Formats: sequence, structure tokens, C-alpha cells
Amino acid sequence: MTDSSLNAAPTPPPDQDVSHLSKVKHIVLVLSGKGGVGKSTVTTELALSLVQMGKRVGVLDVDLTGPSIPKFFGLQDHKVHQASTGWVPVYTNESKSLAVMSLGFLLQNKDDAVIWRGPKKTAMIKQFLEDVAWGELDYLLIDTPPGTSDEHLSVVENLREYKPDGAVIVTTPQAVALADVRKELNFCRKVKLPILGVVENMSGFICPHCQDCSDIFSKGGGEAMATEFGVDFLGRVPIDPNLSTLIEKEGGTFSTRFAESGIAPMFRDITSAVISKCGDSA
Ligand SMILES: Nc1ncnc2c1ncn2[C@@H]1O[C@H](COP(=O)(O)OP(=O)(O)OP(=O)(O)O)[C@@H](O)[C@H]1O
Ligand code: SF4
Repeated sequence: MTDSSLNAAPTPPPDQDVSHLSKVKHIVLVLSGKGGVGKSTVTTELALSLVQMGKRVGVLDVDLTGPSIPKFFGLQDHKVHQASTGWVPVYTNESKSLAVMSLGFLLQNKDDAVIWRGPKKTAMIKQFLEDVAWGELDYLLIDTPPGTSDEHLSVVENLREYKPDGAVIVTTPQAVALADVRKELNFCRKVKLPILGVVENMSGFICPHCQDCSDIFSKGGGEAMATEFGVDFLGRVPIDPNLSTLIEKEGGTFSTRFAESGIAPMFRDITSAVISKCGDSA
């Protein structure tokens, strides 16, 4: 992508003396070893559950090559604005307690591809971490690209002084996803990022007719891996065949759409577990 396909990114003021992140109580990264396992879905559901528990939440999408968070929140046509304090994130319609920032808001065309070399990505991530005027937040959830790339390293390095609470690792039960997630767990250990726990997504299938949950693929791999690594297992989330339809559905708010999904109830427990791992209470 060329710079011209970005909307004129507002330049935050250079004299900002207090870091925006110093007003954030808890920082949680959402990681996965492999693409398409449901990292953005987990980030969105966690954000929603946290807001329902009365928390002020920010969601930062640093997946520069495939920013899907705007779509998940139904905010595709939104743009970020500049204030004297920095970039103003996009607030979801219904509640000012949920703010979202993504490269997707800076693209002129949502189908534009971002093809940047490492240093440019690193610079953009640094700016995203430092210059978004979140205000007071209880939780900042950071949705990362799949794998363990330059982006991950730059997120971790730039966050070091703010002591992130840790990472939620998302996997599916299949061995191929698990092999990649092993690398992700080892990455966290190497960079000394605490692991809050593992979520096994797409574990079983909710029947659209009877709402029963059947195990069409293997299940339990995420939990076994968590045990092997001595980290917490946060919970299992089945495939809900209605989820994509709900995300694409016009009208309503994103929270009512996600609340209708069969996986929303599982996230109450997962979110409570994350909160407690962060030393917070619901
Ligand atoms: N539990 C689930 N039930 C049904 N569909 C799901 C579930 N989890 C994820 N999906 C769907 O799978 C697709 C991939 O999910 P998502 O975008 O969250 O993955 P991801 O790991 O963030 O992908 P990437 O980082 O590669 O963009 C999406 O269309 C999403 O709606
Ligand atoms: S679980 Fe299978 S058999 Fe039972 S209602 Fe659903 S589709 Fe039909």
C-alpha cells in the first residue's frame, strides 16, 4: 500500500506530557499462533463482556495486514479524528465505554492491502500505542496479527514500561493450530509476557436446530496443551453457525448482535477468569 491510500493520518501533538497508556489499568494482548482461529472474535466477545460488567474498555487492532476489528464492531465506515490530545478512537454507538482503534479506520478503501516492510509497521504500531487518546480505561485489549512477527516484538517492547497483565492465547483444537500455538507460548516466555491462559475456540458445534453442542472435530487439545505448559485453561467456545450471519447483519448494535450469538454465554466465564487473572474483580 502506498501512503496515499491512507487517509491523512492526523499528527498528534509532540508536547503530550502524560502517556495515554498510563491511564489504562489493565493491558491484555490477544494472540494466536495461526490465522483464522478466532482471535478477533475472542477480542470482540471479551470486550463486550467486560463492558457488560461495567468496565471501560479500549480495543486496539494492530493486525496491520488484515484489520478485521472495524467489521466485527460494525464500524467499517468510521474514521478517526484528531484532538489536541491525540487520535480520538471510534466509540461504539451505544456506549462511550467502548472505544476502538484500528488501521482499518485510516484506510481510504477498506479493501486496500497494506504491504509494508518491518520498520514502517513498527513505527505505526508505536504510534498506535502512544498516541491514541483513550482517556481512563479499565482494560485495553490488543488484537495482534497471527504468529510471532516483528509486530509482536514491537508491541511487547513498547508496552514494557506499562507492565501488560499478559496474553490470552487463542487456538482451535486441531493439532496443526496447536503446533503453532506452542510457538506462541514459547514466544511469551522468551519475551517475559505473562500468559493469562488459553481459549479453545471452534471446539464443538452448536446445532442451529436443537442448540445442542456436538463434537464434530476433536476437542480438548487446547486444554491438554495448557496443562502441558502449566498455564490456565480459560474455556472452550463452540462453533456457532449463526455468528457470521449476525456479524454481517444490518441494523441493531454490535452488542445486541453478538449477544444473540450462541457463544456469548461462554464468554462470561472466560471474561471472569481473565479479570481474576488480572487481579481485578467483576
Ligand atoms: N466460535 C465461532 N463460531 C463461528 N464462527 C467463528 C467462531 N470463531 C470465529 N469464527 C469465524 O471464523 C472467522 C475467523 O475468525 P477471526 O477473524 O476471529 O479469526 P482471527 O484469528 O482473528 O483471524 P486473522 O487474525 O487471521 O484475521 C470469522 O469469519 C469468524 O466469524
Ligand atoms: S444435532 Fe444433528 S440431529 Fe440433532 S437436531 Fe441438530 S442437526 Fe439434527
